[in-house]
Amino acid sequence: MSAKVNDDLLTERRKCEFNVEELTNYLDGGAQATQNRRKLEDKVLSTKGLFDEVPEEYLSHKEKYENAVRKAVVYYKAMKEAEDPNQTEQERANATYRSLLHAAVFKDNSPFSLHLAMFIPAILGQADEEQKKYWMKRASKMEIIGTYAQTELGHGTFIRGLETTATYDPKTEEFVLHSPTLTAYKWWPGSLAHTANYCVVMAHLYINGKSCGIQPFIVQFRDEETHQPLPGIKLGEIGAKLGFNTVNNGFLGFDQHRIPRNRMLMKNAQVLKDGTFKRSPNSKLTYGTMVYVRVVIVNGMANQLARAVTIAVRYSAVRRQSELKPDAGEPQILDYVTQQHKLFIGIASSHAFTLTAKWLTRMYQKVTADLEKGNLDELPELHAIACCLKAVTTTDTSVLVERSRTSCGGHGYMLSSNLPQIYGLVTAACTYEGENTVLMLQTARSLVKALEQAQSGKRLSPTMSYLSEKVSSRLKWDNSIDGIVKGFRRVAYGKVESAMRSMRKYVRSGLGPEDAWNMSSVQLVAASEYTSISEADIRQLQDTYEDLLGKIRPNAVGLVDAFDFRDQILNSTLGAYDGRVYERLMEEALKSPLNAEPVNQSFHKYLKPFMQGKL
Ligand SMILES: CCCCC/C=C\C/C=C\C/C=C\C/C=C\C/C=C\C=C\C(=O)SCCNC(=O)CCNC(=O)[C@H](O)C(C)(C)COP(=O)(O)OP(=O)(O)OC[C@H]1O[C@@H](n2cnc3c(N)ncnc32)[C@H](O)[C@@H]1OP(=O)(O)O
Ligand SMILES: Cc1cc2nc3c(=O)[nH]c(=O)nc-3n(C[C@H](O)[C@H](O)[C@H](O)COP(=O)(O)OP(=O)(O)OC[C@H]3O[C@@H](n4cnc5c(N)ncnc54)[C@H](O)[C@@H]3O)c2cc1C
Repeated sequence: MSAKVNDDLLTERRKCEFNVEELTNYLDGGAQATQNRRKLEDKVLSTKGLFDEVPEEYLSHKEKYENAVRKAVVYYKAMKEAEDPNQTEQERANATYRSLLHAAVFKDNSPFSLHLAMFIPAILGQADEEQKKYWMKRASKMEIIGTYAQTELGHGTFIRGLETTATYDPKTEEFVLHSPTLTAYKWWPGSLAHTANYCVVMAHLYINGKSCGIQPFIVQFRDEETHQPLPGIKLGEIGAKLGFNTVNNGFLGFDQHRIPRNRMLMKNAQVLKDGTFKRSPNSKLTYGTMVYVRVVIVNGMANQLARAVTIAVRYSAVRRQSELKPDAGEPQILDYVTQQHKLFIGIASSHAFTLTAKWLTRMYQKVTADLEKGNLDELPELHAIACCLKAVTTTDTSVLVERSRTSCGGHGYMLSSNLPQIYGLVTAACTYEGENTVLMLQTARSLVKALEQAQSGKRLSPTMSYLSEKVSSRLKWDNSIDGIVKGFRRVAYGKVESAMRSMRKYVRSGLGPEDAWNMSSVQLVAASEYTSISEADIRQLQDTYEDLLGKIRPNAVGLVDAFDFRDQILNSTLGAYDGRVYERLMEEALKSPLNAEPVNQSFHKYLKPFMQGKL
C-alpha cells in the first residue's frame, strides 16, 4: 500500500492550472522521449545492488570509494543491458539528456565519470582515424578505464605553462614523459588515483630541443592485469574534498617514462618517425575536449538546478511555519513572497539553461562539422560563447542551489536532504573545465575585438551583433519582452564600450596593453556577464515581477513535478513526491550508526571519568 501523500501537496496538485505531463514531454523532446527515459530509468533502477544499505555519509573515506566502485560496475552493466538496440543514437541521447540516473546511485559522483565525460571525448576529438578505431573499441567496451590528465600541482589555468615534458627520441621512435619538478605532477584528474589505468596526458612536446607546444598523449600508467603502477610512474589520491569524494581524484608523476610514437594523439598535429613535426592548423584545436565539456556542463547545470528546486519547492509546500495573519494558523512557507522570490527564479533559470544548452549543443555540432571540413571560421566564437555560458550557468546554479538549501531552514542543512551534496557537485563546476573568471576574460577578449571590428564598419556574427547596433541612449523602455531584451542589449553594449574606453585611458596614461587589460579586467568580466537597467524602470519591472510571482504560486509544485525526477534520483528526505518529510527525516536519522545503542562507549571511556574529575 503506497504511503499517504501529504495533504498540502495534494491540494497543490489539484490547484495546478496546466497539464504537467505536457510540460514533461516538452522538456524531454516529446512524449516518446519521456516514455524512453522512464523505461530506461525503470530498467536500470530495478537492478539489485545499486543502492546503499548504510547511507554513504556514514562510511569512511576509503569505504565510500570502494562502495562507489562496486556500484559503478553494477550501474555500468545495468546501463548497457538497458540500452534498446532498436533505438537510434539520437533517441538514446534524448533518453539520457535529461536523465540524472547516475544521481540515484552516486550522491557524490562515480569513479567512472572521467572515462565517459572526458577520456572518450578526448579520443574522439584528438585521435586520428586509426587511433580512434583502436582506442574507441577498447574504451567503449570498458576493457580500459581512462581519465583526462591536464592540470598539474603548479598549473591549472595556464595550459601553456604546463611543465610535464614529452621528448621525442627518433632513435627508438618513442616519447619520454617526465615530471621535472613536484609542481609538474598531474594533480586533480578524476579516477586517476586507483580506478583508471590509462589517461590522455597533456604535455609539452620537445623535438631536438625545440618546443612544439602542448600535445595530447594516450598513456597507460597501470598494468592491465595486476593494476600495479608501471615503472617510472608515481600515483596517489589527492585527499578529501568539499565534494566529488568518490571520483577518486589523483596525482601522477612521470620519471623518464617511455611510450611509443603512436601514443601521441595525432588528429591535429603529427610527429613523423624521423622527428619531423607537422603543426596543427590551429594550436587551440588541442583544447577541443574542454570546449566540448563546457557545452555539456550547461545542460548538466540545468538538470542539477531542477533537482534542487524540486526538493525546495515541495518542502516549501509541506512546511508550515510562523504566522502571516493573527489566528489564521501557520501558513505554508511557500506563501511567503520572499520564499517565492528565492525559489521561482531557480525554476525559470533551469528552463532557461535547458533551452540554452540545446542551442549551444547545436552550435557546437555545426562548428565541429565545419572543423572536419577544415573550416575553422566559427571556432573563436564557439570558444567565446562556451566560456561565457559555462561560467554564467555554473555561477548562477551554485548561487541558486545554495539559496534552495538555505530556504529549507535546518533540514536543508541535513545531508539526508541531499541539497549540500548537490551544492558540492555544482560549485565544483565553477572551477573545473576552466575557472570562471578566466573563462569570462576569454569572452571579454572576443567582445573587445568584436567592438573594434564594429567601430571599423565590419559585419559581426549574430551573437555579437548587438555591438554594432547604434541604439540611442534615450531608448524608451517598455516592459514587453522585446523592450526588456532591447534594454539588455543596450546596456551590454555600454559595458563593453566602457571597458574599452577604460583600457584606452590606461594606455594613454603610459601603461602597456597587458597592464591596461589587467587594470580594466573587473569591467571586462562585467561586460561578459553583467547587465543592469536604469533606475526609473526598476520600479515598473519590480511591479511586473511581483505580479508574476503571484501568478506562478499556484503552479509551483506542478512546475517542479514536471521535471519528473523520481524519488531515487532526488535522493532527498525533503523532496519526495509524497511529501512525508518528517517520517523520512526520522527514518534516515535512525540509520546513523550512533543510534545503534542508547549509551555510546565514549561515556564510560571519557565522559564519566571526566565529569567525576578523574581525567
Ligand atoms: C564528472 C561528472 C560530474 C557531474 C557533476 C554534476 C553536474 C555537473 C554537470 C555536468 C558535468 C559534465 C561533465 C563534467 C566533466 C568533467 C568534470 C570533471 C573534471 C574536470 C576536468 C578539468 O577540469 S580538465 C582541465 C580544464 N582546464 C581548463 O579549462 C584550463 C583553462 N585554460 C585555458 O583554456 C587556456 O589556458 C586559456 C584559454 C585560458 C588561455 O590559453 P592560451 O593558450 O594561453 O591562449 P591565449 O590566452 O594566449 O590566447 C587566447 C586565444 O586563443 C583562443 N582560444 C583559447 N582557447 C581556445 C579554445 N579552447 N578553442 C579555440 N580558441 C581558443 C582565444 O579565442 C584567443 O584567440 P585570439 O588570440 O584570436 O583572441
Ligand atoms: C572537482 C574538480 C575536478 C577536477 N577534475 C580534473 C580532471 O579530471 N582533469 C584535470 O586535468 N583537471 C581537473 N580539475 C582541475 C581544474 O581544471 C583546475 O582546478 C582549474 O583549471 C583551475 O586551475 P587551478 O586550480 O590550478 O587554479 P589556478 O589556475 O591557479 O587559478 C587560481 C585562481 O587564480 C585566478 N586566476 C588564475 N589565472 C587568472 C587569469 N588569467 N586572470 C584572472 N585571474 C586568474 C583565479 O581567481 C583562479 O581561481 C578539477 C578540479 C576540480 C575542483
